[in-house]
Amino acid sequence: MLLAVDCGNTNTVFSLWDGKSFMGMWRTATDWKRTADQYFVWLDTLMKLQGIDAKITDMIISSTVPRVVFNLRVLSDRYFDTRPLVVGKSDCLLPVDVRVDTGTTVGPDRLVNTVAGYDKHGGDLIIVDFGTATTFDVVDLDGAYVGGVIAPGVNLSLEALHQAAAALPHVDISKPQAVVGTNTIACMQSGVFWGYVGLVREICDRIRAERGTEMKVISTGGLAPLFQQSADLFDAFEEDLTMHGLQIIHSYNKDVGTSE
Ligand SMILES: Nc1ncnc2c1ncn2[C@@H]1O[C@H](COP(=O)(O)OP(=O)(O)O)[C@@H](O)[C@H]1O
Ligand SMILES: CC(C)(COP(=O)(O)O)[C@@H](O)C(=O)NCCC(=O)O
Ligand SMILES: [K+]
Repeated sequence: MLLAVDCGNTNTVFSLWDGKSFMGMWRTATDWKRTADQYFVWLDTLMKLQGIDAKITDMIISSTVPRVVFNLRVLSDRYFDTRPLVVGKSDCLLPVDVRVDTGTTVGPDRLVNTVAGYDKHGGDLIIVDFGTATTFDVVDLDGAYVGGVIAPGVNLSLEALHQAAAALPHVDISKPQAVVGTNTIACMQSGVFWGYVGLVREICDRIRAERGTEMKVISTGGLAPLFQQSADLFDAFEEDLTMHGLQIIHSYNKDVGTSE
């Protein structure tokens, strides 16, 4: 079985692939100090609670937080006796091209989203990931990652208002009833929610115009459901896009390995 790990700046998600489907998804706050032993005890408990008798033989990791990878590698080595594939490292091959400026790196989550999006929807895609940051990944007709956009995340924007202005409270995002807020919280939610709707629409329109072609827009990430219900921004919502991409990349590397 494959253990797939998607580590974002806020949450780290683990999932188990049995060769046919994912058998559960477990989420923990990202913390680079968490040790391999802590991961294992936590994961083992959750899997047992679900009655899963896991025989983990393989592991793949995508991490936007480089520091976290060390302890995840120890987990893989110590408890599963396997060397993990780490997306973004040179020994982890991708089934798609990456066409960006030479010498630059791309967030591994964006590469994984690209692979998964292309597999599910074909080329000419914009993938919008509402994570800690809100990223737009542009996928070419042949599935290549050709760049994108990075905007501040939804919660980050609300948090920035709270941090910088003495009279603005901590607020959780939700879709406001009206655009004109009649209290501070409603005003802040309106600014961020409707501001984001505008941001997504404008950026997608400009990407289409710049590329001169129609493009399907796919949403994913922790806060995507909030925007999915609200506007005609997206052609599809994919809850588990990153996990799907990790599984494809793992299987691609296995196939290449055995054909050599
Ligand atoms: N179900 C949810 N409801 C509300 N907020 C959520 C939910 N899931 C995630 N979030 C928030 O959405 C943001 C992005 O989440 P996530 O996609 O897990 O981020 P990342 O991949 O960057 O770690 C975080 O600020 C997180 O607190
Ligand atoms: C843009 C990101 C911070 C998004 O990460 P996330 O919100 O999923 O934690 C991450 O993809 C990253 O660190 N990227 C490196 C720069 C780049 O992709 O060009
Ligand atoms: K992410």
